[in-house]
Amino acid sequence: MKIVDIREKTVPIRSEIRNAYIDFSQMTCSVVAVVTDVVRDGRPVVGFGFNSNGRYAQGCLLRERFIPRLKAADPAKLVDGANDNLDPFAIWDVLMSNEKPGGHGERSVAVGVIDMAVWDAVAKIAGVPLWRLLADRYRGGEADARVWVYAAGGYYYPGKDTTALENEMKSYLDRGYTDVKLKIGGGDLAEDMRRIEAVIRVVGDAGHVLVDANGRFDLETAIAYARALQPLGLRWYEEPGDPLDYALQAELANHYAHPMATGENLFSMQDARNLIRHGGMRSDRDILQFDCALSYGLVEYMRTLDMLAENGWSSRRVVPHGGHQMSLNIAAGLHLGGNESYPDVFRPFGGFADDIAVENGHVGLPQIPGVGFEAKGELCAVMKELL
Ligand SMILES: O=C([O-])CC(=O)C(=O)O
Ligand SMILES: [Mg+2]
Repeated sequence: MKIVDIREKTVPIRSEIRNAYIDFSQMTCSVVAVVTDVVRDGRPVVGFGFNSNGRYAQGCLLRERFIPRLKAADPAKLVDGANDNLDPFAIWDVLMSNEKPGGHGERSVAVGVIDMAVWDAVAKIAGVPLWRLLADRYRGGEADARVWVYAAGGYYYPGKDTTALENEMKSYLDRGYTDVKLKIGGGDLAEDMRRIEAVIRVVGDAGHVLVDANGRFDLETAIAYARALQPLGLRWYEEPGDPLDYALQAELANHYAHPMATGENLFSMQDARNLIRHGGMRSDRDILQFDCALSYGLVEYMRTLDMLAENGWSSRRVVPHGGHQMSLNIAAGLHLGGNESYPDVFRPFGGFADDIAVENGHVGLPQIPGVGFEAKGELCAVMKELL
């Protein structure tokens, strides 16, 4: 068995939304197809992958470095003999050959896109959903039947007032979500408190409301927000400061007793380990949001999960960023704590299979082989353009 072609393209996922740090008016995404010579149901197996929002498409790195490297590799070295399938770990080693450690930059995104496509192909070749394959191979066969998901939105948008924010949050509750996230840090503290309080009134319980500052605050501002948020008892306070400012994160733990979340902009096991070593994150309440589609893929994610276990962290404290089906599979198959969901933004890459409804804040998993892209029509149409 071998990979016979790898194709990529850049597609827009732009919109007028804004968080505290960036707007998404120019946002793009790489989509990759890994074509194999394995035939299932009369057709060659093709694995698909894409990157998460927040980092731009990686066409240049894919075309110049990573795809040629994989195409040049001896096909026999990319096969997992024991499982009669492609070997994502061997493929990862080829992708990362002649790459120095550190400085993870954007290459982790390019590798993550290919890794997603490889795992999709592996599960399709095995004829099972990816969550099932992961549970069988790595968790003694036990998968979660349902995964907690929360609705991420509450972006700043031109002309959007509090009523529009309230209506947005109501619509998430109407669609079965129990927990909702809104952006903060794009205005001042007083304005954000009004927005947060409006959302709490809609949801009825601050324990189901999450806020995300997207790394905007310096320590003084992060503490000022912490003091104002503390009496509310929110579900979590996300990415208060720069993602690499571990000292800020650690100091903030002295000022905020409720859960904090961060990690979506840490792109390697080593960066995640630095957060655990130096960021003061509390394993009894805080949440880690590493996103495989930005951080070298699932092969690296498993190293991160192993690192967390060695440091006494339960995988249930991991709730990935990105709202995509790959992380949903990982959540169910490797026993994470849940997954983000973007009901209205980043389409068609955000969101789950078409026929899977959110019920009481949880979703089930698609039963088709692979990640489940073929069960999501709008996304599948974009992917099939590569063929
Ligand atoms: O607005 C963004 O960049 C996305 C984000 O932080 C999240 O989903 O948590
Ligand atoms: Mg975030």
